[in-house]
Amino acid sequence: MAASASSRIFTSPSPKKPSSLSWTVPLSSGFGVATVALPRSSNRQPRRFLVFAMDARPTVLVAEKLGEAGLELLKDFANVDCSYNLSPEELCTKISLCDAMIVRSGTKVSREVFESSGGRLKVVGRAGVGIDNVDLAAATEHGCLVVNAPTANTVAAAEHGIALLTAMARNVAQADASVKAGKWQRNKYVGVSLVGKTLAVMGFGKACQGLGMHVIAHDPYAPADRARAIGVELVSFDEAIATADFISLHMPLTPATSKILNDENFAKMKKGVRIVNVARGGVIDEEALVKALDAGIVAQAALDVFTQEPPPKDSKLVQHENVTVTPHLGASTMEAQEGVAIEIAEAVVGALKGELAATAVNAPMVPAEVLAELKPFVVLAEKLGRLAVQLVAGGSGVKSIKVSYASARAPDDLDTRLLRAMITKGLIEPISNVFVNLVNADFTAKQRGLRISEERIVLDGSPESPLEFIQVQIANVESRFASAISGSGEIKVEGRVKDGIPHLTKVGSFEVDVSLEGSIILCSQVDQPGMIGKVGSILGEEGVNVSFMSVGRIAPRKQAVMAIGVDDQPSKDSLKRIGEIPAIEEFVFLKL
Ligand SMILES: NC(=O)c1ccc[n+]([C@@H]2O[C@H](COP(=O)([O-])OP(=O)(O)OC[C@H]3O[C@@H](n4cnc5c(N)ncnc54)[C@H](O)[C@@H]3O)[C@@H](O)[C@H]2O)c1
Ligand SMILES: O=C(O)[C@H](O)COP(=O)(O)O
Repeated sequence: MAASASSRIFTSPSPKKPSSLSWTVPLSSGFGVATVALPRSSNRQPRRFLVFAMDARPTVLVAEKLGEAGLELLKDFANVDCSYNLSPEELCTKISLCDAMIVRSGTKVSREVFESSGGRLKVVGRAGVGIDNVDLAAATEHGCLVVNAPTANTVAAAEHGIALLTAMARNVAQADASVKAGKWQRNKYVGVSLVGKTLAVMGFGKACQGLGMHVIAHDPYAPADRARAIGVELVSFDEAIATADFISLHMPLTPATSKILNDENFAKMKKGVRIVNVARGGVIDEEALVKALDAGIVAQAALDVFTQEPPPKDSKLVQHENVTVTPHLGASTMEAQEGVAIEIAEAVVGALKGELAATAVNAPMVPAEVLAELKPFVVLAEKLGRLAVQLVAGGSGVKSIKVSYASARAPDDLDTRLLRAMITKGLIEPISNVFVNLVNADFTAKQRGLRISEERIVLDGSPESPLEFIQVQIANVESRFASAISGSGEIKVEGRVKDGIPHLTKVGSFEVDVSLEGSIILCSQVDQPGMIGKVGSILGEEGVNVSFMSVGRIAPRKQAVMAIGVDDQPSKDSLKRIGEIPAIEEFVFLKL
């Protein structure tokens, strides 16, 4: 048996309970679950039930124009509120009534929007590629999934880039305006040819297409073999800007690409370079571009995107005679808009149903086949987390948790992010009023100062099942049930999946076997006859159904732990009577 360990340090958002009906996605079993939040003053636990059991439909705010086919898909599942051109204040007011929102690039989904949602907003869908208008950190902190539509407008954007490139080279827009103004200036609008020129594509993603030119590309993250396969040479940033006759920008706006074309970099370019930007305005320092145009370093620019959209009317850049502009039209073809509408509607509806999104931007993407296999272990993981934390004595601050996954699979063959998120959910939800899901699990753990380390226990044997067992250990705490402390001093629970059903198989050093359904009573006593009967008859008198019973002992007539699964919660009186059975040294009732 070999083991390797890695630890991640995590820390809590100020707990916020939704003030009304809210959706929690994605959840343990992959089902969508609705969480009915009680008023803040209530001490009762929120109740959860399957989406499909609900008569209330979720509400989706469509904040920018979306293709009809996408709207139809949404309407089959949700109440759809199409409200365009909302002011930031109007958006913040409306959002508390919405479970999901769909935007394009024209809506800022700021931290205030997530804060104003009161926890109800669970999915933001971006009907397009760029998610720079969505505050991803705030979305994650509020447990809100962000999905985009990364493929459907790619061709449209590439086509627009080519349109701008050729139109710029041949002064189409300027010449058009001149003819319409009654002039005939054939000498003024002599263009440049593209043939034989070098085009530098900055950002070798989906939008990059060749034009029969000598194409070089710069992309720090693109695989060189993919570029080579289509005859494109990947070069450094400096080489790209220094050798290009045309530079076409296709990278996302990130802290690293913000104003990447600036005074310093314009100075490195070939005099007379021409620039096309269908990516994001913010990747160019627009003041520097005006200077470079005036100085003749940049002969022409064709811009579809701007730092501020729409740009100010008196923008020197827009008004520059060597600049061709379009109003962010890259994705605006009939076909692309129908495509993104369907892509984003499917992603948003899927996320509201609790399916894991293939285009999630701020949560792990788990392929459907992996999810199907892991499903019972996902339930096991959450329940082990719930059990472990309820075994901690009040006043012991939980800080350090070790999770061990025992599997015969190769370490790379088991993605534990989903399991870790569900253990975190199980650990945190019983002791707080924070709702934890796959999106915010790591963040929430980090905020609460939980250190969760993960360890793989590599087993010999058949790797048919993804996991043999999961162990959760909490170190440096006292337990309400001393027998749950293992030989090495941690609270320890271990579970396995049997016939698709999660079972608790170890508590401290004691082997037990009880299915993790309903609730559990753990009793510790010196092994002796009649104990199961005594506890069983107290529960039976009250009509509490016992689903499972199991005794784990060190040796006959020595210390033992009895685990009893019950379908319903016994009354306080019954629990008191169990505690009064003379042979029982300690007992604990644990809710699953
Ligand atoms: N004008 C429009 O209407 C329109 C339409 C679609 C896409 N876009 C924008 O175009 C851009 C590209 O879209 P895409 O679909 O090709 O995205 P993509 O994610 O497929 O490609 C982006 C590429 O940029 C690369 N990149 C990241 N940082 C870089 C850096 N510092 N230097 C160079 N390359 C870097 C990435 O590795 C990736 O390969 C995005 O900004 C997107 O928002 C605009
Ligand atoms: O990133 C994108 O997908 C494009 O910029 C398109 O933006 P739009 O949906 O606002 O046209």
